[in-house]
Amino acid sequence: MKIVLASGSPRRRELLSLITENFAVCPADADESLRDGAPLADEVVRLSRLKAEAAMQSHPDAVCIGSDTMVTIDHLPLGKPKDRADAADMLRRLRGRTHEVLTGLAVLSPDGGAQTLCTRTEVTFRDFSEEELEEYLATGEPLDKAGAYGIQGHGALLIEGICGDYYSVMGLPVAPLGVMLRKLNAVR
Ligand SMILES: Cc1cn([C@H]2C[C@H](O)[C@@H](COP(=O)(O)OP(=O)(O)OP(=O)(O)O)O2)c(=O)[nH]c1=O
Repeated sequence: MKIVLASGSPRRRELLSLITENFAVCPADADESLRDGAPLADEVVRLSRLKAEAAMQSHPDAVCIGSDTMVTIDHLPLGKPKDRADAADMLRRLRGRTHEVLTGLAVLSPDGGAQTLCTRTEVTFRDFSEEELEEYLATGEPLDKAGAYGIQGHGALLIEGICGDYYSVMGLPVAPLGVMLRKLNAVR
C-alpha cells in the first residue's frame, strides 16, 4: 500500500526511513494555531491529524502520516522560535531544568480508519553557560525546531538526560508508528 508522510521535516523523513524506504512526502499546509485552553496533548494529536488529512486530500488511496512536536515548560507551549532572540529566551527558560516534549502522531487509511497517539518525553537540560548558549545559537540549529533545540544535533551538548522516547523528541514516535503501519499491512 502507498504511504505518504505529510511533513516538510527532514528529521521525520529520516526517521520514517528506519521503518520503510517506500514512501512519498507531501508537506502539509495546515493551520498550526493552538486553541485557547485545550490540553496540549490533545492539540498535538489534532495538529498531527490535520496534517495527515491535508495529505489525504491529494492522496486518497494512501496511508497518510502526520506528526507534530511541541516543547512545554511552565504550562507554556514552545513552538519554533520566531528569531534568534526568541530562541535565546526559550533556551534560557529550559536551562538547568526538566521539560516535557509532546509528540502527536496520526495515521489515516483510505478506508477512513484513524490511529492516533501522543507520546510524552521528559528532557533535562544542563545548567550551561551564556557562552555555550551563544555558541549554540551561532550554529543556526535552533531556528526550525520546537523549543529551539535539536537533540540529534549540537543540542546534544546541552542535555543531561531524557526519560522516554528519543525519536519522539526528534519528531516521530518510530516504534509506535511501525506497529500502526504493520497493523495496516502497509509494511512487512
Ligand atoms: C525538540 C526537537 C524538535 N525538533 C524538530 C522536529 C520538528 O521538525 C520540529 C517541530 O515542528 P513541527 O511543527 O512539529 O514540524 P515541522 O513544521 O518541522 O514539520 P511538518 O509540520 O511539516 O511535519 O522540531 C528536532 O528536530 N529535534 C528536537 O530535539
